Amino acid sequence: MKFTKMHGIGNDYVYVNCFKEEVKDPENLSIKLSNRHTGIGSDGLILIKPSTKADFFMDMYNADGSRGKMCGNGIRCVGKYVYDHKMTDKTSLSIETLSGIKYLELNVGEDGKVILVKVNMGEPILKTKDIPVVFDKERVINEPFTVDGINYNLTAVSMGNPHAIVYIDDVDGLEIEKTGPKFEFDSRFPERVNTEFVKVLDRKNIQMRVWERGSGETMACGTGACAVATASILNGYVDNDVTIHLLGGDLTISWEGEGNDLYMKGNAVTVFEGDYPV
Ligand SMILES: N[C@H](CCC[C@H](N)C(=O)O)C(=O)O
Repeated sequence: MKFTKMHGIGNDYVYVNCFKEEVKDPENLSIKLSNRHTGIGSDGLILIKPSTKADFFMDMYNADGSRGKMCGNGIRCVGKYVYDHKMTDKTSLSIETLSGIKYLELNVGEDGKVILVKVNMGEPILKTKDIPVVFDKERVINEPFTVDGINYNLTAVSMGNPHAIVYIDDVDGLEIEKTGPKFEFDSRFPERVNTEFVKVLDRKNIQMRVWERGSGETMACGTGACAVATASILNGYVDNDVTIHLLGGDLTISWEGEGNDLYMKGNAVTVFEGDYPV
């Protein structure tokens, strides 16, 4: 099976062009090829498929084989893949996901290949029932929330996938391997959750690390960065245009507040192509 290894600020996936390849058991394939010792090594698997509703369909799986409904870093790489492989000549694209259709603007470099992608991520989702999170209010904005005996202030946001955002003083020193799973498997998140640990640096800059549902700590999470920007703007900590600093690099997010779509801009990188024995 031919594949392409790509990443968005270090959030790396194996991409398979399902216009040419047939993938029968994506859940188990994602587990196998994500393994960084016995497989290709990645945060998961992304299948590029035909769509009847949009230009293409992005079908995404985490490293544990669970199916993700949206992937911000991944969708930017899908845009790069289809343009660079001449599957389209459009620089404005629509991509169907399990969380609806997203719209991309591709920036093409001097070599004729995509280097940056801007994504309309749609409007952030805030209702507890839609995230989902079990909480006795309609929204979770800066609410007290105790996990593993530690008191946090939680903001919960969905970008088509669930995010728990907590603000802490020492992001670098966080033992995320210990704390991340406590959030991910907390029963108040019936579909599990991606968790962002955040420090606001100033009104235009935020530092974050992420423990991803189904993949553990990743170098970056696009939907997570969008959720963090949403939470920070809602809480009045930052302005409407903000740079999110993640382990793998930066993303720029713009959101004019409720009733508006949120925009994310960042890179998309092709690492190598190969053939995987299936
Ligand atoms: N782990 C996420 C999917 C990948 C999201 C992340 N890699 C991104 O760039 O948005 C979930 O299960 O909802």
